[in-house]
Amino acid sequence: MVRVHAVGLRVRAGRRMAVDGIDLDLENGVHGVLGPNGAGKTTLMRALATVLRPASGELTMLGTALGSRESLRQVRERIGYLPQKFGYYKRFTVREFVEYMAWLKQMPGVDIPGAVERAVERVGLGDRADDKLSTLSGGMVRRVGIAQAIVNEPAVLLLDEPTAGLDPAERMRFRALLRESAEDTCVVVSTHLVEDVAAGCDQVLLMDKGRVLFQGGTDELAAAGESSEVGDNPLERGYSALLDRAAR
Ligand SMILES: Nc1ncnc2c1ncn2[C@@H]1O[C@H](COP(=O)(O)OP(=O)(O)OP(=O)(O)O)[C@@H](O)[C@H]1O
Repeated sequence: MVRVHAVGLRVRAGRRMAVDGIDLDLENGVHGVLGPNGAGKTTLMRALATVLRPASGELTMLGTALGSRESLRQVRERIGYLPQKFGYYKRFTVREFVEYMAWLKQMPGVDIPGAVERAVERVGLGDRADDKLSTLSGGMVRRVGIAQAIVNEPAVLLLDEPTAGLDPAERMRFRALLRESAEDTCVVVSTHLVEDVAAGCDQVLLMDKGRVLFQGGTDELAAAGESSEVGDNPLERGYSALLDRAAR
């Protein structure tokens, strides 16, 4: 089932057309959005999260074409989003913050306490649920961000640079969580770390200058490289080769 469908999608960031003509068909699974700084990853994620309205093109999420206020409301209830810069109230406890976000997503009140408990457990913060956010490490706050994104068991989960600030053990736990979620969720993860893609993603979307340079499996990305390319492993060499070819 196609969860995210885009044709000729163009999205502005300020004056620049940061996403400049992208076609997408994403099903359940983990999709890594990879690309150098400024490629347009965050702008694409913001458009999928319905934060930015496309300048032109078609965008359908969960079978609903985005446009009317009603369509946005319907879709927002079924997506989870961790922005790159995620704002929070330091005085909230972990539980209060995730509850508040569940409420903003218009979850039914009776479902909220159980859903919050599950989300906080899944990110490994069960024993910190009553601690204030101001007392947590940066990596733990990132995990709270992931908890708020998954609390409504979204059908599309959008995570912008979710592994920034996570230590190696946290990264491994996070990848396991993605794998678990991917069975019945379309997970889109933006990163500039090729290793995140290698370890956790089924499909890769390589972006540069607002366009998609490559879309396919991690093995196909690896196959695009040659031994003369820059990179420590086949995936990095594939990544460099595709960016080099596009620059020529
Ligand atoms: N608010 C803005 N005003 C003007 N230009 C912007 C704005 N936001 C982004 N841009 C520009 O749009 C382009 C794409 O930015 P975007 O943040 O989507 O890229 P990115 O791939 O997420 O980069 P990074 O890996 O550095 O986060 C960049 O050239 C950036 O400078």
